[in-house]
Amino acid sequence: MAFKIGLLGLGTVGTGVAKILLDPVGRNPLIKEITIERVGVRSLSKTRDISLSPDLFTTTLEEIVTDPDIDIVVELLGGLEPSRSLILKAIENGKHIVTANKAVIARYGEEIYTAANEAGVYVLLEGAVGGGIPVIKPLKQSLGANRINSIIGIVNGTTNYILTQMTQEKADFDDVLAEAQKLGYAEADPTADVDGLDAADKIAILASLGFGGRVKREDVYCEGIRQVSAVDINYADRLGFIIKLLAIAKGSKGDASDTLELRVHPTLVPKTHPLASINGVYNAILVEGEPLGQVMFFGRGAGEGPTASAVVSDIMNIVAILSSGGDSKTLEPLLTCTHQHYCNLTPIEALETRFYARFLCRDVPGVIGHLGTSFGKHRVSLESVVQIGFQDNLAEIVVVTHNVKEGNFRQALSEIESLEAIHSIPSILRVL
Ligand SMILES: NC(=O)C1=CN([C@@H]2O[C@H](COP(=O)(O)OP(=O)(O)OC[C@H]3O[C@@H](n4cnc5c(N)ncnc54)[C@H](OP(=O)(O)O)[C@@H]3O)[C@@H](O)[C@H]2O)C=CC1
Ligand SMILES: N[C@@H](CC=O)C(=O)O
Ligand code: NA
Repeated sequence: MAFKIGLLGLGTVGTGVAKILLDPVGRNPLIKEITIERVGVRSLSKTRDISLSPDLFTTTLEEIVTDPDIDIVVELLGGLEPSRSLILKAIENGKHIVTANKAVIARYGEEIYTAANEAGVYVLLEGAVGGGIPVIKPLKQSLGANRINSIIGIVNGTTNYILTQMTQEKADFDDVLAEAQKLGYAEADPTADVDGLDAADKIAILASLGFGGRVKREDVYCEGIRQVSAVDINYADRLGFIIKLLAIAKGSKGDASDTLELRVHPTLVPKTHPLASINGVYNAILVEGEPLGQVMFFGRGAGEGPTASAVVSDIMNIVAILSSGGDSKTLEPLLTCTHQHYCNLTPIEALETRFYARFLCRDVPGVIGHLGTSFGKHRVSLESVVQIGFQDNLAEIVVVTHNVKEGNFRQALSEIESLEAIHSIPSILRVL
């Protein structure tokens, strides 16, 4: 029996999906049962990297989501609209949904899952986080017995690629970003990658799965990588760290009944940490749960083939259920989302972490003493203080703190900023 899909979008990921479906030999036999019924795109005249009958194409995407012949709508457009409306319309028309759109799910998950549960259809999204890495399904199913303590991930391929090239090849930020765009890793608007928004969407989704509650996307604390400079990468290296954009979800008591830390920011990761060696477009998600302990998911986090691998596996999942007669509107609980409450998030000022800060100081006697006094006054204890270089006649002092409350650290910094000996504080980064 053939199952018909309507493909919304034939860009990087859509093309990858179509390539797998048109080349089923040697793959799971279910793939032969999936046919592409319609393809929705913006331009009918664009040259494409795949040969599909022109009859399949339309620019009226509404036709696809209401087509009675279509079983599964695969949304690979990106962006919030028209993706959200089309997903909802498809659900209203009884279609199952497969999407890789983390932006839509992180913001409209409640609306979409409520509609899907009422309509008795699945909304699967393995491609949305970690590209080809299986992480959504493991969190929903294989790790279900665990009380999750933390999820820490490198979940944006573009920024990991940029940071890796800046670290290993001393490459220029803009050049590497252009390369990541050419390779199909970056979002249509790469601001979402560079400013950490894409990683924030992804950690909101992972946290919701791991900690069993909804997350308000706008509450996820988020800093991108624009402020990471070659100077900091170099200092981090000398101090035994690699700078990575981390997405962090931590339960303060290991369950959602208490507050949850949820944040994305560039982080100095000790070179010995498992996430320190994840380079290029690779992503990794380190989950710690009780009783399992640590488990790390690793693989290609973006790009045509890896993401299509995850999307097609979701399509197959639905096809497998439908072909075994499971179309009775009773959804498999481990494949759906039925969260009702929202997790409480810890405000960033209450966060406890280590910090790295770089100060440019006028070379007057006693600067380090002044820094120490101000930090001490605000109960910030220092792990190391180094003065290595000079920049334009200003001494460069780098400080790494012990674990401190972010609020205390910020208070100390605002006092330090007003010291006459301090010219500026070009960088402040958190340390894992
Ligand atoms: N690229 C990646 O590595 C990954 C992407 N994702 C997610 O997958 C989704 C797709 O990404 P990607 O394939 O890179 O995106 P692309 O920009 O490469 O492709 C988008 C596709 O959607 C079509 N499209 C976009 N807007 C409209 C519209 N308003 N009406 C009709 N067609 C439209 C475009 O048509 P046309 O071809 O005519 O321009 C194009 O075919 C996004 O949600 C992204 O976040 C997830 C993981 C990895
Ligand atoms: N732009 C994203 C694509 C995958 O989600 C990334 O770079 O990771
Ligand atoms: Na994935």
